[in-house]
Amino acid sequence: MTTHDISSDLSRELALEQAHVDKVYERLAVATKEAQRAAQSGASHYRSDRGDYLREEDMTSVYERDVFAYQAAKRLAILEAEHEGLVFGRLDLTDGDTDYIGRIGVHDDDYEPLVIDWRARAAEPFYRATAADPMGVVRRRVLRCRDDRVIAIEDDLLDGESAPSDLPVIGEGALMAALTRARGHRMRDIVATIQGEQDEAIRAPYQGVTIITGGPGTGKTVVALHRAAYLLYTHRRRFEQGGVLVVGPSDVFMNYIERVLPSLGEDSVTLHSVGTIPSDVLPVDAHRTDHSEAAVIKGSVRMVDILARLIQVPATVPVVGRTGHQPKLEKDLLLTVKGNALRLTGKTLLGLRRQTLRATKTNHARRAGRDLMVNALWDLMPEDHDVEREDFAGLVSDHPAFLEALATWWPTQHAMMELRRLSYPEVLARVADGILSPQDQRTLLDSFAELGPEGDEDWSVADVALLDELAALLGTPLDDDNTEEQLFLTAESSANEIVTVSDRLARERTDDPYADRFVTYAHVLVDEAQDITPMQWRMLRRRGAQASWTIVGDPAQSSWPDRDELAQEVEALVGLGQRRTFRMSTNYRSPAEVFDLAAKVVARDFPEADLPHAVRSTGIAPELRTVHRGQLADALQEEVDRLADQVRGTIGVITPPSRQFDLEQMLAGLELDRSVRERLTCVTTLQAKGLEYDAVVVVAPDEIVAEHVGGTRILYVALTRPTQQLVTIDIVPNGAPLAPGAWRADLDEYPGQAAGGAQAS
Ligand SMILES: Nc1ncnc2c1ncn2[C@@H]1O[C@H](COP(=O)(O)OP(=O)(O)OP(=O)(O)O)[C@@H](O)[C@H]1O
Repeated sequence: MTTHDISSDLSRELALEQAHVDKVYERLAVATKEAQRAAQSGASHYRSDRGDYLREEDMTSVYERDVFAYQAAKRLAILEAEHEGLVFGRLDLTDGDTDYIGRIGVHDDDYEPLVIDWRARAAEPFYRATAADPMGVVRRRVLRCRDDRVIAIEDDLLDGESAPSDLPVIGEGALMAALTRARGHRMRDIVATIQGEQDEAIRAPYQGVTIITGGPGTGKTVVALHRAAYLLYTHRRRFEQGGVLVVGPSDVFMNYIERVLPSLGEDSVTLHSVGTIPSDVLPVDAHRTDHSEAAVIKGSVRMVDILARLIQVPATVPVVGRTGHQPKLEKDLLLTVKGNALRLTGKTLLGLRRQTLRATKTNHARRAGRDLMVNALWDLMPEDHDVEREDFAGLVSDHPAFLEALATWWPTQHAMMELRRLSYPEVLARVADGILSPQDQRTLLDSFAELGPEGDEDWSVADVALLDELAALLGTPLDDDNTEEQLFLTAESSANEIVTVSDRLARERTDDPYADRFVTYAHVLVDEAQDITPMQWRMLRRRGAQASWTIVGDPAQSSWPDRDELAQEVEALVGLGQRRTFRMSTNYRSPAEVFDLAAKVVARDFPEADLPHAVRSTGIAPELRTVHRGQLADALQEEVDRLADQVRGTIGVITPPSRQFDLEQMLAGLELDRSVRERLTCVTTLQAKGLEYDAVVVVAPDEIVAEHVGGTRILYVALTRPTQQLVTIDIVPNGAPLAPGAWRADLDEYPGQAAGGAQAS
């Protein structure tokens, strides 16, 4: 075929596809108008006479309004969302039919599909068909659009035998085109190029636990997000009402992924970084990370016993440890009832408290404790008294001494105040005795020293799982003024708010003051699950007691040393329920040259690492530099200048935590154009988890290994972030010989994969 033939083929095909896309947008404009009309009439259908808040009696009317306006509003939101590439695929079938695939389904006036939603069963062959099993597809076509213009076409011929002889086949593959595109600061959806093994995980049944594993860059995150969109499409009632929670490691990560679901037309999913999960029961929102030794201790399941001991005795009462320490008992309760002097000793009161706590959560024990105290005092009355039993409770329970004893022995305990008590060496020593070594206790105390002033604590991400555990152990305070739920409505109720109200009413409202307030979800999707500590798993399970789960992770990228404890937690979660595992085998992110180096590094210390096959090769080997300390700024200037020229997208500088501040200063001092600065980010490896940059500079790899208990596995995370180019910079003291870092020792002896995308051995 001549050049002319190819280009005329292409322009003819582009024009053909453009005609169909135009038809879709016309139909969409009509549908948007219809939805606008329906949403407006829905909103006027119900108006609250209260305007500011909503209580139970309003629920029915709100529900009606919801039902009426919800569908229209939702549809409108979907239609109005920016849908770059609304139509992205076309299937030419053996029977001569043609199907178009897109982000949402669109019908014409006769209800004939103009576009099939990518999640519909009819769209499955678009992702699953191969030359070996064409599933009735002759040609698969991917359309690339900018706004509403078709700008490129990529074809795969799947069934040459059934294809008409004049069927044009254009382009060299949509996947490669997508993978080589420059990366921005937000993750993009992959709806046009989902691969077969990914599609299987996306469309797996919702029940039980679905585990998605695989090495770095295999699409685990993006696949899991498409799965969330698929579940909402296929079981909308169940999951929109029940809620879907997506959990990731950090805020940076949540910002990175936040556009994916809306671009797929889904905005009813709750996204939380792991430090913000307990915001449903506690006013906490943690972003600070502890040093990794402290985080490991705080994440360990050993903390459960420590916290249980901690709350056994309120702050005003000496802590009873297992050391045989004799508690100094609070003073006796002395009061006079109708001339009869009654005395309950501190020892008796302690006994009553223990008896109550055996059956009741601490914050719910007060009522039972009060009754026991009244009974005990009644038993002390002399035989010849003239007080009726039913009057007795009234006589004692308003007595100041009785009220003081009640407040002393049954104070309302708050999770935050309780955890703060652990920062006192004498308290920690008593409750952690026999559970944590003295060294571990010192590590914990050091980390609590960073909490800041009492009452205004800067809780860490690891702390919030402890706070959540305490909230569960203590129970909701009964005297809390907030026991009655009030849901605030803004005067101008927007479409989104309508959904929120019904969701919140359904999921949060409770009439039982004893019930826990944890917001629960019907599906919980946990990303970077290898880093979820046992304590964090417990926190998550409180949100998903009845949920189905998608768990995504790669043990080779774990931040923790004790992976057995972690495995046990996941086992506990799965229990006897259904479980299915999908392994992603292809690395779509890093070129083979970069991944080869990273794979060797991890295989040396962690031979069982699951090494994927890198699908791309750039021909550019990583640059491994060694510089004297005093030359670091110059080296960074050189590398950032060079990389900014060679890649079009983002540049990430990955630093050990101890250097982050200095390095940020150093980068701020570089001479860079504003446009380059906007592409440049400086992050620690933990912050870079799950993220990617076109070019990556890893600073001081040996220090990254040394500063994390995950060691080499954390360096592996850093080395696998680039989509194009990798530079490492080892730093040696000024004047010392320029020897490469220890992390580079013996790499030749370890398996990686040959540059060019060969399968890892
Ligand atoms: N089928 C696909 N088509 C286009 N791009 C893809 C495809 N699958 C994955 N990618 C891209 O590969 C990159 C890596 O994906 P993702 O971040 O989901 O991998 P991951 O397995 O979660 O990685 P890590 O374990 O390192 O966090 C992303 O840029 C993603 O968009």
